Amino acid sequence: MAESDSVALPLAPETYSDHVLTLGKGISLALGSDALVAKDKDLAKRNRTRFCGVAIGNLPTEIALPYYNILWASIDNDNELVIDYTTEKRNAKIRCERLQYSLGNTPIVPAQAWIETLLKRAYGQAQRQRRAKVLVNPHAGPGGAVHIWETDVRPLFEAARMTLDVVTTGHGGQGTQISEALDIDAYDVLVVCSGDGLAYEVFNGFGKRADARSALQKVAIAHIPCGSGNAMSCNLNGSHLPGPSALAVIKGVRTSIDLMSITQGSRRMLSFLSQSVGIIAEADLGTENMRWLGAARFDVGVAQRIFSKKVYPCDFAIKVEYENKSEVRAHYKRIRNGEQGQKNEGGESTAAASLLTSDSKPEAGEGLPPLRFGTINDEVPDDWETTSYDKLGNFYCGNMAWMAPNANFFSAACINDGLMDLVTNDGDIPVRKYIDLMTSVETGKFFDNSLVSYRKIVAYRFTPRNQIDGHISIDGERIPFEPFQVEAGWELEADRYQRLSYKRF
Ligand SMILES: Nc1ncnc2c1ncn2[C@@H]1O[C@H](COP(=O)(O)OP(=O)(O)OP(=O)(O)O)[C@@H](O)[C@H]1O
Repeated sequence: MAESDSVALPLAPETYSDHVLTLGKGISLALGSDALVAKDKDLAKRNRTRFCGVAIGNLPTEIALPYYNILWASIDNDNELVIDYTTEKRNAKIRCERLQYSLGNTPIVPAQAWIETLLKRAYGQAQRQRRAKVLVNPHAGPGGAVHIWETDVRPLFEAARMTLDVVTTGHGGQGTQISEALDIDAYDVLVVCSGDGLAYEVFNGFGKRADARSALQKVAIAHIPCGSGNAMSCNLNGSHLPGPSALAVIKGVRTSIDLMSITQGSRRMLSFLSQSVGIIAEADLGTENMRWLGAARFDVGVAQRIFSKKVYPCDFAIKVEYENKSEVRAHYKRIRNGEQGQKNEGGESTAAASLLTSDSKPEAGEGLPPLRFGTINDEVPDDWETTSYDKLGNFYCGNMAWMAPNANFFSAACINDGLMDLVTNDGDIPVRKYIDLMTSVETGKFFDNSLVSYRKIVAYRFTPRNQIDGHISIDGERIPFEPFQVEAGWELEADRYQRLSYKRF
């Protein structure tokens, strides 16, 4: 039996059941397996399939509203049942709609029980009515973030009865300041309406706090895509579009992700997405003057570097976990299938947990955990593999699969397996092959390309050589062109709302 077991039902069974609310005038609302089924001729008529404005097909008697699209339901002061839900319009725009019915003689108690059942199905494990701090960067991407927030996102959040505290950022660095000082008991989620750069600021703001670990575990960080690449949203919302992403943030279930720890000079930073040196870093950071092109600036930047055959001499040292593609593929499949053996009882990857000593495990509530491999200023550990490259073309390390909607660079990435995926390729590849290599990112064949080296690693140190200046990108943000060291921070987890998981192999 369903949730209304304990509720006295004064009406005849045909008027009210656990799953059907009968509202008079031939209208009834039934809780189906995946959707709310509304038997309402007028509503069905309004939602009839149309072609060039002309209604086609038989006149339906009912319509189904998927639970995922139901935002809220309640009884208002006029004894009306109100159900807010979303529909998808052209161009993947998501818009709010409302059903409104007088309850008439339907008693309030069973109607409320029915609403509770509806909301349980609509939200599942997702938290309802989240309290959100929202940061909107008016200069993100091509510059439409404020409009996106007001028209595509805010109406959905309000219809889901979220509590909103909105700040339009006025300068760079404000994301860090706000998250560093945030009252973490007052919010469930911090929503970033920007590109990935503002999310990077927010992670690092949390990382600076004395209670960094609590902050990162307590307040989820969510992304509404308003930049050019929007990798975070592609990976965690399953969309690079604002409307579907807003719905994913409302309906998503909290998911832990690994954060990577970086040291450079005397600084320690957090990275949630990727680090790159070479063609990808330059295609991103070296094309700021082409911002007006939107996401196309990356493609232009890559093409420019392929034709100039640019190489990036460097040394790097790596602590490798899985050396070749077949090992990587096997690991990915094990994680995907949820096989035991990869994760220990605490849900930690055994690869990462083996690096942990009980002395180094921090208590929840502390600041960032200590680094396991020291900093860039320490000796490279003996068991790291060291390599010198004269003609490196691309050094790209990541923790999530998609770096942009059309760029699945890290096909084997698992967001909380305690490992980082490292992709490298030479820079002196013939132009034709290099173009094929880069376009294979879009067709999903990048991983299998023989020119690509793909490893899963625990930590690395990167040292540029014979170059006066260049680009190093951390989550799309520039850091000085100096040696840096990174370790997979399996202990550093931030909660996000994730809707989809991808099958990549
Ligand atoms: N009002 C503002 N004026 C200037 N810079 C800002 C402002 N608000 C935020 N920023 C800065 O803008 C930078 C860019 O942010 P973000 O990456 O989120 O957008 P984007 O660069 O447009 O996106 P993408 O990297 O996808 O192109 C961040 O580093 C942030 O500090």
